Amino acid sequence: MTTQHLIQQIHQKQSFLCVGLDVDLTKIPEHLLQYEDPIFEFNKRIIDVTHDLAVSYKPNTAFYEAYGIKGWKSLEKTIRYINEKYPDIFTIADAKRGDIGNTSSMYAKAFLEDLDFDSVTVAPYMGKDSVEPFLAFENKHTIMLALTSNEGAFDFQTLEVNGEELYKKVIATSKTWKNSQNLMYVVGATKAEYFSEIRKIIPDSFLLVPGVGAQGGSLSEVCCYGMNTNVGLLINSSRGIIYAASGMDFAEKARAEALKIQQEMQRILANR
Ligand SMILES: O=c1ccn([C@@H]2O[C@H](COP(=O)(O)O)[C@@H](O)[C@H]2O)c(=O)[nH]1
Repeated sequence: MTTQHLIQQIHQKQSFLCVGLDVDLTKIPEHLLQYEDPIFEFNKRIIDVTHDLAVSYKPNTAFYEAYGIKGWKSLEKTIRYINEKYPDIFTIADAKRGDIGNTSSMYAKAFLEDLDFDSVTVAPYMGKDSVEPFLAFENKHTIMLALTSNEGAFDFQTLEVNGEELYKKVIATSKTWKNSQNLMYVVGATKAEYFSEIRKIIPDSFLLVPGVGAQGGSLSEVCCYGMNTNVGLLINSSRGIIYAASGMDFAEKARAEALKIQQEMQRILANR
């Protein structure tokens, strides 16, 4: 999917919500466990009730890999379902990959070609040759960890290196890489006060913003400091939406949570 198409979807739906599909079998409603593939059944229902409120879905691959080959099949079925039934939705494989060049090429092929996600998250620690193989895919996007939502972000990412914070150096350097126009960046909602500085380096890029909902980040603060003329934000909430309830009404409750966020987004878009 092109960035233009994503922007058009945001305006059409008045939403820049990304629903995180982080499925944990110990948390999904009990009645779904009788199905052959409870993870897919759960995802299908969540997707069907939120697709008009969200522009993106983000399965975190850890939640599928944890269940071995069955989990991988659930991931495959989920992405095929979204691509076939809701082709206008921007899909993110939250896999946080990155390795020496030839290995990164295989990761990129797995997520962007075989599974056909629109984007994949990568960790930049191994540098240029570990990220560039992902950037080679046309109309696909590589979402690089910039400043993460967790407490551990302060261990390395904000350290000063030659008078500059490391995360800033990483973002600025990434702009010099081949096909850097295919980059987006992860910035945690819990770090709202950093968005203005980040926007000075990458004013036009899309930012994937996890950390609202269960992690306590503020949607309005993120928008205040991080929104650009094209909106430029995908705000993710996983547990806050998909585990809003655990009974027979789980899908209805998940929709209600997604609707609350979408309505706040609509207000923000109207007032900017
Ligand atoms: O900095 C980061 C990068 C990725 N994540 C991922 O996003 C979701 C957040 O889930 P919630 O349930 O809404 O907290 C999850 O998949 C994380 O692994 C992040 O939280 N922070």
